[in-house]
Amino acid sequence: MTQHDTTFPEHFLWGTATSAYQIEGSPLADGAGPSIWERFVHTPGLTIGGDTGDVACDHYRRWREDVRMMADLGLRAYRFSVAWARVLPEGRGTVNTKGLDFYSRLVDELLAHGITPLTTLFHWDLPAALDDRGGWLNPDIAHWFADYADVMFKALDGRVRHWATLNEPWVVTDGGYLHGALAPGHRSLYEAPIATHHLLRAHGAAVQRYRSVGKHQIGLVVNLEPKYAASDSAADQAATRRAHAYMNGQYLDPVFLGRYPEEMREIFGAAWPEWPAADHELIKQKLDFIGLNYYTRSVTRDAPEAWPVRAGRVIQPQATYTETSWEVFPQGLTDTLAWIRERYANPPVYITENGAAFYDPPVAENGRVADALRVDYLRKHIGAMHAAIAAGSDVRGYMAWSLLDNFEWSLGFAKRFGLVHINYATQQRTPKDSARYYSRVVASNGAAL
Ligand SMILES: N#[N+]C[C@@H]1[C@@H](O)[C@H](O)[C@@H](O)[C@@H]2O[C@H]12
Repeated sequence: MTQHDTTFPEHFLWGTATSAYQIEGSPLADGAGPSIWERFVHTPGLTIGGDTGDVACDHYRRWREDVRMMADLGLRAYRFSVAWARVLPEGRGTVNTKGLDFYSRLVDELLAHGITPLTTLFHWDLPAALDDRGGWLNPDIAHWFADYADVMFKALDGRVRHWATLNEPWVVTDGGYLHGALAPGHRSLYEAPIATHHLLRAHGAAVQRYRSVGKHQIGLVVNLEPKYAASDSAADQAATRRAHAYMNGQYLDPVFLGRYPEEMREIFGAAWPEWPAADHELIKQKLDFIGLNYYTRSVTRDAPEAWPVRAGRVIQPQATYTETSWEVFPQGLTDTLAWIRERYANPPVYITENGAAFYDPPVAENGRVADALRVDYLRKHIGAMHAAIAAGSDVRGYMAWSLLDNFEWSLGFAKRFGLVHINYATQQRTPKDSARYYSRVVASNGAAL
């Protein structure tokens, strides 16, 4: 790979990503059980504008149209998640065959169009029936999750050859159990470490199960955000170490190194439990890849008021920011891939999410959506990924977030991340300029960057 060559390795997997609750709609159709997000969004005041995933992008009914659109765009891969409660309405026990059939048909349609499926087993929509039994706070969830994973492995493995256990366990814990902004909306210093640990035990149990029934690849999807100290002061340096441990090392160190970062006890104090060695053995299952979701970085300062990590983000006046107030910082992707390469012995990585919400212009009369900021974001981040590959990172694919504008959790439909515009009143899909640009990048395997 020469210095100015921007083509990517042969068979590099170019695609897009979505998640079940954010695009499917029909959350209770065909025998599906409710998830914690079904409950959360129907609790007044918890999502902007009272938005819900009741309809979302209506993908549960328009999935054939959406697969055809992916094929028309020349996409080669598609990362989607399975709604656990569609397949197991009670989270465990009796399988809902209609729910399982939806995903089986989706995979067959993808394969028929030459699109490789990458399947995430848990993307935040925990079955409500399991939350009623403690959810991620109940240690039994490790085998509940492994049993659910077993159902999916036996049904789809072979057609699906890239599995991910969890999506962004940090967000599940930080949003759902510490700060409460996401389902199930808890606010507890004591619950957060327990949820983290049980998420990782469940991940390990599912990977262990896969090794006995599966024949292909399985990994974990994490959101990593590089932390850069705002100054050389001891206080800012210490805050940056805490923030890095809390958001980045807290999930990958247990999986690859068999231990949590030492900063965790400093952050949580007496709320940080000691876990048995057997748990660490369960968590530390060998993975086939890391799924990396990269969005932004944080320039970090000491912030005693920012409980419990005591680290704050310093706004960069000259930078571009997205609609979710994230700094556009492509170099952070290169740096994060280098950190993975060096700390965890260069494991295979798929970029499982990368993208941005910008204020998009409306669909013009000629059918265009001129989302120039998103085109620029993609170009710079794909270039940053290429720089990491040139430096030796084993990156094997890139999934742009997201295929469609979709339900952005507690932010509702206010933030648009899609390469394809959704008119929520009519469900009309309109590929944006960024979709056309990405098509050219995919067709040229990166040469048209
Ligand atoms: N916010 N934001 C966009 C995107 C979210 O929509 C995904 O569901 C998550 O996996 C990850 O947080 C990233």
